[in-house]
Amino acid sequence: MTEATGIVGEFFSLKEATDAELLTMQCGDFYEFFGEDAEIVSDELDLKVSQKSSHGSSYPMAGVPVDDLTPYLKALVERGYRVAVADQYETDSGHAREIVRVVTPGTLLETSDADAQYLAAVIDGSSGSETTSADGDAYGLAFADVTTGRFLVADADDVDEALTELYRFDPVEVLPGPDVRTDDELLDLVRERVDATLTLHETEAFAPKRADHRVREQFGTETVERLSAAEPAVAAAGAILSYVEETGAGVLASMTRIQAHHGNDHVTLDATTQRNLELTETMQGERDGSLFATIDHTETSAGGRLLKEWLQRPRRSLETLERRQDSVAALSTAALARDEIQDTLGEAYDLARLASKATHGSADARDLVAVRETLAVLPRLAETIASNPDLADSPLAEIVERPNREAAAALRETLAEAIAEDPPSTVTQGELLQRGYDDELDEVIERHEAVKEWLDTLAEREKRQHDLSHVTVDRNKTDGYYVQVGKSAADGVPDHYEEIKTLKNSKRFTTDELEEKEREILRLEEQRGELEYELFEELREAVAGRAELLQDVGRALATVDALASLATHAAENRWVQPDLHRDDRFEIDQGRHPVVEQTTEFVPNDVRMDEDRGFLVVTGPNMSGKSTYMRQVAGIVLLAQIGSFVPAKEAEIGLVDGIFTRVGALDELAQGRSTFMVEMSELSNILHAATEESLVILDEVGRGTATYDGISIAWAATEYLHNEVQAKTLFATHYHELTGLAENLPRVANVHVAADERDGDVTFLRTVRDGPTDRSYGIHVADLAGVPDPVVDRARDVLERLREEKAIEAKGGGSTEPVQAVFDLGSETMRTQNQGQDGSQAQTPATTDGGPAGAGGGAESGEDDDQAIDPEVKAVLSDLESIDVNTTPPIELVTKVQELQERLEE
Ligand SMILES: Nc1ncnc2c1ncn2[C@@H]1O[C@H](COP(=O)(O)OP(=O)(O)OP(=O)(O)O)[C@@H](O)[C@H]1O
Repeated sequence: MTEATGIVGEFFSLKEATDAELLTMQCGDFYEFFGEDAEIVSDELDLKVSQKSSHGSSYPMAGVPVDDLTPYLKALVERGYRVAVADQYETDSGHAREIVRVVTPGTLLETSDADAQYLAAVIDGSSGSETTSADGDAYGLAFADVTTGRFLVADADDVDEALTELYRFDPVEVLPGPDVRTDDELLDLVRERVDATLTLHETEAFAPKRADHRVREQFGTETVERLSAAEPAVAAAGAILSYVEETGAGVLASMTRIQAHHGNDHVTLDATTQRNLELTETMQGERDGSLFATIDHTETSAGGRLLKEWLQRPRRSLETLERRQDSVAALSTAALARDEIQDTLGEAYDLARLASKATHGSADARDLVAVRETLAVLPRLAETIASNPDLADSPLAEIVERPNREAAAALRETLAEAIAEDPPSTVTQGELLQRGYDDELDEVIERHEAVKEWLDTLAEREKRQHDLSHVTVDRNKTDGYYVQVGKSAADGVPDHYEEIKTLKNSKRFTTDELEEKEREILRLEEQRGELEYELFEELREAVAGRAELLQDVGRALATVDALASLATHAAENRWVQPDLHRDDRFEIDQGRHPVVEQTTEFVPNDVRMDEDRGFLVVTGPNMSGKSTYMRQVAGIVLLAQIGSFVPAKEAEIGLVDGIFTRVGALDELAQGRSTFMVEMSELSNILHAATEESLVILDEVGRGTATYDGISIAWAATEYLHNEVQAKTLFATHYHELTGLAENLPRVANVHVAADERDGDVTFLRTVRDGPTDRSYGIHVADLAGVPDPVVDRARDVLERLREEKAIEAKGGGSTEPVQAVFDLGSETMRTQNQGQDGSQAQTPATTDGGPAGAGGGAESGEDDDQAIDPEVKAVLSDLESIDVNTTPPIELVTKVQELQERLEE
């Protein structure tokens, strides 16, 4: 790349050896970037670029002081760069450098962000490669958070499930396996759904045997066997371990435990639903206003992380949920004890993160003080819990007893004896450790303190002995230790004073004895610094060796914190403990929306769903509160399935295995998919993935296309959900025609959000009542929104006429006569009307539940018509006739109808 020699040459040859986008190389007290790297860094971080000449050429150079590297690295990594760091070391002939670390988004340790920071690997084991698993799990995933040592593996049956897991863990960096790498469609989806850097790690690291070996080496053979994770997931875990090792993050030792994340223990929440329910951020991408921000009252960042994890991974196990509920119930009544617990938790630091720092060797003495103080929190919590009868009887007691309390106390004791009360953040200059911790150190400290004492009292002694005034003793870099005497007294100094400097008002002297003491104190300072550092490192290693214990204690504290947070929210907002069961029943009395109730005078509403009433068609005017009502149901069920109390007067919740939602898509247009296409692919996902035990929320399905198609799709989807999937469903719609379904489908019931209309004024009551409504008040909303009066008035006229005709407009084809499709509510059939110029009408019956209902009339509409029909149109009609509506899946049906329509238009 260049003929540069010396430092610049060394830089470029290291750069060639790494696949990181940027390299920084230590040169003495600075880390330098050269060439293009210097320019990139200067653009990104506003660093000054200078020129470095080498071999007759000059190269851009930008640098940061060694001690300031961390924030720059962090900033670069957050902008998506992978940065190699080359450290300098001494050789016989001078200095050399080698790459010690590649800092990447997923291996950045220096994060101050409280959120989890997952590195993920995903493997497609279904494509007949070596990683194909025997039991058919198609995708394997692994997730590791190097900042806390958390490590999970997950199996996924198909690509959607794999994407759902990725979205759920929201990794910052993803390592796609060999087959995933060549799957452009999947990579695009990953890019679209997950805001992560994609890194191509060496293919061999994903090889099943090698990966399996690595995982066993790290976590032990028994653990791996107990995991019962499929091969692709283990391979993904192995790839992560290899990557963390290769990037030199040095935290492998903090990864002490591997856990299987079983999708079937968890409620399925696909990526769309997690977004639609605004779990951790609103549709606009803001944290405030999300469900998490609303219910989060945690004191510690680890507690916050855990609560968020609960929300993203609700559970299905009744036992787990009831245990959490019991703790929340106890904590919500024991208000004083809860306050005390939260105050105590306020003193805790992030133990899992501290453990990772210790393993990596980057923890300083203050970090070890934080470990000590946090370890002290556990017994205090245990005491508060034990002394309150309600809490003592709850599962909380077991949570705080679970970690090895003795080992924790012993480690705390060691740290208390070792680390100074208020140590500095630098670890090489002494004053880190307490007296009495180490005999040799005590001796050095004693000698050091003695010389310090001699120096501190020297000025007084000199004053007295030589009768001098204005004497001070000090040190600086150039003069070392000196005695400074005011000018007026400077002539009277004794002979053995040797002048070293004259200042404006004083003179500086030294003496043989002072020089001797100076040498001594420098020697002792160095000795003390080195000895303390050595002892400190031993201590840090001892802490690193107890990473698993620290993670256990950290987990216990986080769990208590998350439970106390749920209790606080429940107590402050009058939430109640839902009665959980495995039946097919929701019975919510005066439910409220958990987020909207915070900012609105909320009108509570009931929800009743059971075996005979599993599908609610929700109608009501625009703006009346249909979406809010349905999201409220989803929110309450979700909260119930994290073990939380819920916003209601009383609630019975039958556990669900998944929550699926389809609501208006706002943000996908930019990605080149039409709104309707997105709507249909979401619907398709739901129809495939939901089960009898799922909760499905559909908001306005079919709205993104022509009315006629829209109703047909909504109708067919309802039938399919009702008959085949049998999921508990809430379906909000403005197609009032759908309310007719209740008469034919036994589990469908109509509810509507009521509005009151008096003298043209509409009042939204926000009350949900049984039965359908047939009014939209859309024009009223248009009026409210400021649409000009002539438009609003004309719209009213048009509506009036449409109502009279009970007609729904449908598109006619090309040169043929305009066609109207009429939905006859009375007979529940669709009829098409061909309007001749003379106004005569040819009517064709077409059933809604099967027979052809296409535009343009049927083939049997009479000879005359037959002759008039264009052969192309005829072909379309015959294709239409050949479709078997009863056996064709809904989405295919829609696609076919669309295709036929397009052909007609042509
Ligand atoms: N039960 C309630 N109590 C108080 N305010 C409510 C209630 N339900 C809904 N709202 C408020 O009413 C407004 C409209 O609600 P929402 O968006 O749910 O209506 P919608 O019927 O789905 O409307 P559209 O059909 O136009 O999509 C929102 O601002 C919401 O906060």
